[in-house]
Amino acid sequence: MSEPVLQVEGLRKAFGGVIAVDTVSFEVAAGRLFAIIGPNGAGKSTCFNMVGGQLLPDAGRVQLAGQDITGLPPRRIWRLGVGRTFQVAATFTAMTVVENVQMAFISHRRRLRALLPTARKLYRAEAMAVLERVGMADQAERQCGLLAYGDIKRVELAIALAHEPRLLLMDEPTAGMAPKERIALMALTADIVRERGISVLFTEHDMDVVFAHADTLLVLDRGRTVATGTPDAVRDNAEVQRIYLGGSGVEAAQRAMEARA
Ligand SMILES: Nc1ncnc2c1ncn2[C@@H]1O[C@H](COP(=O)(O)OP(=O)(O)OP(=O)(O)O)[C@@H](O)[C@H]1O
Repeated sequence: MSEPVLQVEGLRKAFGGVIAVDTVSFEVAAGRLFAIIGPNGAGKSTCFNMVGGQLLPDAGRVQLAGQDITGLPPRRIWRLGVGRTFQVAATFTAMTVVENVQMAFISHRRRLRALLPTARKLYRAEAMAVLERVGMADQAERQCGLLAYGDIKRVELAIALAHEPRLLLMDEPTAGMAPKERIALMALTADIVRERGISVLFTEHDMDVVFAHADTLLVLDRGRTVATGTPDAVRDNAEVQRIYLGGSGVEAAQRAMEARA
């Protein structure tokens, strides 16, 4: 088997007396979608932030394609090929859609010192190609600040792709969206990352989204690993059902599995 893109070993983080993440280990294979789920306060964001470099672990190790990135600053980790999208979409609202994506290409390819008049043309074709892929080419000349929320999320995905990541961290990518839009955005994301061989680590509260698209799940509860495995295995795990999913969650998982079959 090929080397995992992301390898997390014995990660631990406490805030005062609260152990937010308690000796958690997992691996994300190339081109796979890996979801971290769990109830509120389970430690999902803390885990995520230790992988992305926003938080320093108390113990444990994070490796990207075999390279130790534990404790590196977020910018270094980003430079090594870890992209990130956030719960609150982050675009330059005064710039157009295509300019936002061009900026991402310029920054990724280290052309920030390019003279402004030429910057307008730089990577325009590449930016348009990415916008085409996320279904936003027809809105390329609109100001980002005027877009509908679901469209901003697609621009954010285009920006993340412009950085040509090997691993994409997505923190509740569908937060704030209507259920139908959520499924569509995650289906689009899954198609694109699979065709490009990008690995995805995501956190998500919507079980329909998780069970329809994750290849592997890690279930956390109060910082501890409750279960890890395929959606089938996790759905059937008695402790997961008891601790996390509850009745309605199991039904949602069942529906999502049936829809995928
Ligand atoms: N900066 C912090 N200072 C103190 N406690 C924190 C901090 N960040 C997280 N915690 C605590 O650590 C635990 C895990 O929090 P975390 O945000 O990682 O959970 P989560 O699974 O992402 O929750 P949610 O689904 O609500 O976002 C919680 O008990 C939380 O209160």
